Amino acid sequence: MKLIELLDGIGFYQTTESIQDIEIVNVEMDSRKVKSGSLFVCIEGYTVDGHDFLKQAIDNGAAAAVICKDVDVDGSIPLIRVKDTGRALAMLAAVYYDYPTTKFPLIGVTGTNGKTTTTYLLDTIFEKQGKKSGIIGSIQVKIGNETFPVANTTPDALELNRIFHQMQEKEADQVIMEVSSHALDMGRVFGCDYDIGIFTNLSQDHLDYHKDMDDYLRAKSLLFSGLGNDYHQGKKKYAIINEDDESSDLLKRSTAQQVITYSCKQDADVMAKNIMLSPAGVAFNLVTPIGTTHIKTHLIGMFNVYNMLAASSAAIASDIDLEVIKEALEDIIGVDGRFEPISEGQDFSVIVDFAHTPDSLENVLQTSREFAKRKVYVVVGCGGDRDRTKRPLMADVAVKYADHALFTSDNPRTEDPVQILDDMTNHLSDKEAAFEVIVDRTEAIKHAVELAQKDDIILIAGKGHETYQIVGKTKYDFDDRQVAREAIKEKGE
Ligand SMILES: CC(=O)N[C@H]1[C@@H](OP(=O)(O)OP(=O)(O)OC[C@H]2O[C@@H](n3ccc(=O)[nH]c3=O)[C@H](O)[C@@H]2O)O[C@H](CO)[C@@H](O)[C@@H]1O[C@H](C)C(=O)N[C@@H](C)C(=O)N[C@H](CCC(=O)O)C(=O)O
Ligand SMILES: Nc1ncnc2c1ncn2[C@@H]1O[C@H](COP(=O)(O)OP(=O)(O)OP(=O)(O)O)[C@@H](O)[C@H]1O
Ligand SMILES: N[C@H](CCC[C@H](N)C(=O)O)C(=O)O
Ligand SMILES: [Mg+2]
Repeated sequence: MKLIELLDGIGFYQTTESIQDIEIVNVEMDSRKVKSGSLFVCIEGYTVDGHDFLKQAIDNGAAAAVICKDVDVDGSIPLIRVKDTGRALAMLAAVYYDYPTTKFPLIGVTGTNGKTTTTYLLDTIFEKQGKKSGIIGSIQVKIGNETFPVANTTPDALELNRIFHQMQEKEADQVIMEVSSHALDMGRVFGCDYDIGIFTNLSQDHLDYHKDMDDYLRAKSLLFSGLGNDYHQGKKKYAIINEDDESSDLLKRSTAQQVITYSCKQDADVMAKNIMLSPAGVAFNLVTPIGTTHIKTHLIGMFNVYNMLAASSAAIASDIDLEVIKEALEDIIGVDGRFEPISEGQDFSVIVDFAHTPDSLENVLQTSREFAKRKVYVVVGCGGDRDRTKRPLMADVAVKYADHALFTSDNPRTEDPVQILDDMTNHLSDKEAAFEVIVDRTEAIKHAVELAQKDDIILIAGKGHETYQIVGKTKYDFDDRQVAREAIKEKGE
């Protein structure tokens, strides 16, 4: 491909050399992957700066490079200067793969909690309709029944466009993806042509990255302000917004497209009425512009009613009948690692869940509390190299709702696990809170299982589907579900 054609996607750029005849074989953001004829894009990262690897990229054969600041290398290849290499990369990747997101309906889900769950609910609804979805998110990349591992909830622009291209080749009928606030802010999804944007909710998380909650919300709003206007091509675009969330007003105002609201509490386009919560699942009347139907599901908790409303709204906007939506939602047993029961025939309940924010922990603990016949135990920690300010808040929620909290490690990464636990619990020490600190997660889970008696509930929160524990920079095998099963079996022996 000609460099000049690729650069067409960027719009405004500066270069001092003639680039008319340069051929590009691929686009790379990592100097180590550059080969003869690559276009190298220098990205300022959090650990290192891609501009510092320009020399290596040139040595490896780069035909040209995209930069956003002065570099000190001899000008042996053309340098293309842009304002923001992150966003330029996203456009270059889109052009390289021939604008994949214009070739299938694209649904983006953003919000603090419920993104993964909503994408899987939608996947099931589309499957019932006989359609094959591509899914991109925290658990994996999935195309029909094929799955691939991922490093980020929303991959970098290069990887993302490669995945889109693969989904197109494998004939996915639509793509449903989680859009993290990091991705929106860093421009990983810049240029993606979303047909539907879904907002689940906003509560505290990621304040290590975002300056404050307003900045976090501003990042989320980019999904809705970025919904392009393709009416001339007969394409309809929708912003699907949780009316019951405090941020809904701002998000509704940030889009020029049609808004569909959903709510459990007030008038909205899509509503849940007569909600019945039980340990076997929630039931409600789904009230929509295309009719009303009763839905009796296996999913637990009020928060899942919201996820089902979000998914149903997007399904209706995608012209799916209510009957299909009902059948799909009633079929779903659960989502991997989300309120997942672990049963080895014991007389107490063990639930593994991915709650890793104060709000999600409160939701699942409140739900466990409502159904508990006896005591509720929680095993929980906070991730290292992540928002430190959520640590005491999560501990507060744990001791408020559980009879006994066991604070432990959850991916300490490069931080000292003991320091993370201190951050969680220092303020609790003087209060009369029932908690223990057990740094080793296996030991903490085992201890909870030993303590539990008939009809108690143990909630193991924070890691859900994860099959690892990251200590330092090493990823060790670790699965809460497996550890819990072994502990239950040991107790029974
Ligand atoms: C803070 C952050 O988001 N970091 C992301 C970022 O890493 P980084 O900034 O450390 O990159 P870097 O290693 O400094 O490299 C900078 C540039 O130099 C290049 N380089 C580097 C070395 C070299 O020898 N040559 C070279 O060219 C790199 O290829 C890169 O282009 O770019 C990487 C590649 O795209 C990401 O994987 C990485 O995500 C890390 C792993 C991460 O943990 N991110 C979290 C915070 C995140 O993004 N989370 C959200 C979801 C949150 C949620 O759902 O709640 C997500 O979407 O995953
Ligand atoms: N709508 C919701 N509101 C609040 N909490 C929720 C909601 N849905 C799920 N949860 C809780 O949040 C946890 C994470 O849910 P899910 O994985 O669907 O969210 P996510 O937004 O994809 O998270 P992440 O930011 O890690 O990708 C669940 O295990 C559950 O405890
Ligand atoms: N997407 C979230 C997942 C957090 C999961 C939790 N187990 C942790 O490691 O903090 C993040 O990267 O912040
Ligand atoms: Mg997720």
